[in-house]
Amino acid sequence: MIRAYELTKRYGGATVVHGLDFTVRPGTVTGFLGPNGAGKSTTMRMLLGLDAPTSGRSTIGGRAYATHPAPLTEVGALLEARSVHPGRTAFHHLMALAHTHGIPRSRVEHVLDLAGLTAAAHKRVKGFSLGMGQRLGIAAALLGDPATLILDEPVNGLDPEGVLWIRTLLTSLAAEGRTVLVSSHLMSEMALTADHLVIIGRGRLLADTTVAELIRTAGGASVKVVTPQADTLRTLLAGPGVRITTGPAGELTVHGTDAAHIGRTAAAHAVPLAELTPQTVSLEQAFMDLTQESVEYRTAAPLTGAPA
Ligand SMILES: Nc1ncnc2c1ncn2[C@@H]1O[C@H](COP(=O)(O)OP(=O)(O)OP(=O)(O)O)[C@@H](O)[C@H]1O
Repeated sequence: MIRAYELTKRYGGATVVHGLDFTVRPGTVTGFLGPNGAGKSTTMRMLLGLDAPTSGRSTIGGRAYATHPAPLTEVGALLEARSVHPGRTAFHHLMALAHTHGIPRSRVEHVLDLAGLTAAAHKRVKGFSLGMGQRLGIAAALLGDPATLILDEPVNGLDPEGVLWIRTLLTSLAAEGRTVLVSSHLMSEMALTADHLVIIGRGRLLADTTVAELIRTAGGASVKVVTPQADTLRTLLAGPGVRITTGPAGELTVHGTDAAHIGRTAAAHAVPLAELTPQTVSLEQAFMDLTQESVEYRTAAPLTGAPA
């Protein structure tokens, strides 16, 4: 379990992490989400004892990271900056790490295999692509078979096969009961990988929730119905908990019931349907709504209309 207690980091006059309080539980993948510059890397660095908080504290497995006697076997971490000697091979890089913790060569070979790097194990790291570097970083994080993993943007630079690999890997590591915290600025990626989300913007906690709950609070699922008898269907569907909005050309958006019920009701009363489409709110939209006040680097709105 990872706990952050009122974590705060100030650089000069700027507070980049602001009283962050959250818990990351074992057995699920927790996505740490926020726009560029939100403070994700800074928070992760504080969790790992690489940056000292201005105030607040954090624990991993009940104690501060720095007090773990053999940190590699407790916490595996991948941070954005690469810290591999470019002249070393992948194998030698991992062996050097393994030596510091008495980890056997067989484990090095195992993690190289897990990361799909066996064929490249004896190539120098300076010749690695961004994706191969990420794979090596993940192999290093897994080296000590840790109970907790903290990975900063692990899909960065990975090709589609690599993205799928990391998703499957993280899910299976969590299923083994490990605590997995993984950062991203992409909601679409996290929606596929994480069960739980800790969302921050400008260093502040915006949401600590599940993917399913985020969909619900963002407006929940609805059903789009198109019928030439919109008024009739509207009356037939009205009931407790059902909310219906009317659009143009016989379009209804129905909240609070499902497509099967609407279809049955329409059929029972011979109301013809031109369309019956279940809709889920776009998580991307929910994320943008949540973080719109806290986006650090905003793209200018597209120009519309004819040039002056
Ligand atoms: N060493 C530092 N000195 C001064 N400011 C810093 C330092 N490190 C980070 N910052 C600032 O803190 C803020 C948060 O940065 P951080 O890298 O933690 O964000 P992030 O959420 O990881 O962003 P990204 O998704 O772009 O990686 C940024 O405004 C950044 O400029």
